[in-house]
Amino acid sequence: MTETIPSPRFAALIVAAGRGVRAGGEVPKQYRKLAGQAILGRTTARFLSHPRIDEVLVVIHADDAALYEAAVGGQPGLLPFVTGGATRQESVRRGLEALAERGITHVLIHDAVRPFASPALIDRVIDGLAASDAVLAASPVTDTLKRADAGAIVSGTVSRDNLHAAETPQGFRLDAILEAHRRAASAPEHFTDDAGIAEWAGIPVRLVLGERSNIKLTLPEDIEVADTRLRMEEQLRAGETRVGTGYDVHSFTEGSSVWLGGVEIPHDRKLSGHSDADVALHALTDAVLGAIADGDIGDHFPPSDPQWRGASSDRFLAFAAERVRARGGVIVNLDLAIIAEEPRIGPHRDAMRARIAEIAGIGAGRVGVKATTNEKMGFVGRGEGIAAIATATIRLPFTEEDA
Ligand SMILES: Nc1ccn([C@@H]2O[C@H](COP(=O)(O)OP(=O)(O)OP(=O)(O)O)[C@@H](O)[C@H]2O)c(=O)n1
Ligand SMILES: C[C@](O)(CO)[C@H](O)COP(=O)(O)O
Repeated sequence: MTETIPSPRFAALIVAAGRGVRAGGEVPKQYRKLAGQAILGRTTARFLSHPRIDEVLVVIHADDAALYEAAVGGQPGLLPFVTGGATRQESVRRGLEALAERGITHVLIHDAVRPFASPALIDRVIDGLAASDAVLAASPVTDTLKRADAGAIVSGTVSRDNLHAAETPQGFRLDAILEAHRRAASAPEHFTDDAGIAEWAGIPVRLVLGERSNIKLTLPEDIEVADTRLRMEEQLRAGETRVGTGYDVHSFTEGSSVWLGGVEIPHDRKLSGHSDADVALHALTDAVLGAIADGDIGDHFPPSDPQWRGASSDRFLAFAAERVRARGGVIVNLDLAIIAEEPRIGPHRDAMRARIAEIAGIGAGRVGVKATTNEKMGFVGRGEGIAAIATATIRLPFTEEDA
């Protein structure tokens, strides 16, 4: 009769029964929050959401039931918790015993206080189990290692050749590691990780590449750095604020009106230059394009192209605003300063704000228009032309391309 091989079923066993003495704090470190979410909750979420993990079991300290509920209460799919022991080794063994009758073939043992293990790392450990009964995620040691005596005097340099820093998850065939743990429980040795128990039991342990970011949060500064890292990542995911500036100037020529901010203002001259020479809309267009690092008005609408001769500048600003929307962004505000001795801008300011808002597709409350003279100085002061300076603030989703 042929033996039927059970299809693999993977459990994650997350040990969270430690006291976190080295990290200090009012509650054990696995219940402290990183960017608003408990470390343990972050870790369980990683395994619960992994498509190849069938069951997730957490081992906690007998005093921590309320903390545990607060940390993972909203996460469905966890097995009922198991209480741990005085050492990590004992906590793991109790967890393994609880998994023994659940039809699990393989277990990934993981520290609750390693909340950054990536899905790819979990995959590497699971893949390694196809060829081995024990798989250890580890990173090659990159620092020079020193041995020192109690008085902090270095007594030697330790070669780092072939040295690897052990991480978790560590993956095992469940029956093999359970058996090894049961035997190790009565051995005089104390083991700080489960690969160590496998080695002691004669089970060959295969290395897979760990992740340097998969840090074990051990000391207070580890928790601070992790908190800052997650807060920054969350801010980036929520989007980032960009600012762009634009400047333009056009000279006067013969005519009877000027276009400024999309509004036609009667005047005894007109502005000459690209399109209808609306310096205000040109500066605003460059500000918006600048905020998304998308070139300038001349790149998209070359002045040498006859189709833009005399064209209304509305389309340039509308185009830039559309480029922002196409990237999932929004224009937060536009601010414009017109520098002109004449015509007077004040009477047209509200019309300009309304028109610019309409073209950009934002509320008029997000558009500022100001005007100043140049105090009779320079080309603007001599009445030879009009200049405009604009600023655009934009909110843009973060993309890896922008990193
Ligand atoms: N009796 C223990 C001791 C440790 N752990 C767990 O093992 C992991 C790694 O241990 P470590 O970083 O040493 O945690 P603590 O033992 O809590 O820390 P400390 O030694 O500073 O008290 C942690 O998720 C911890 O909760 C456990 O389940 N049971
Ligand atoms: C299992 C472990 O995370 C491997 O690096 C580590 O040994 C556990 O922490 P401890 O400080 O050694 O208990």
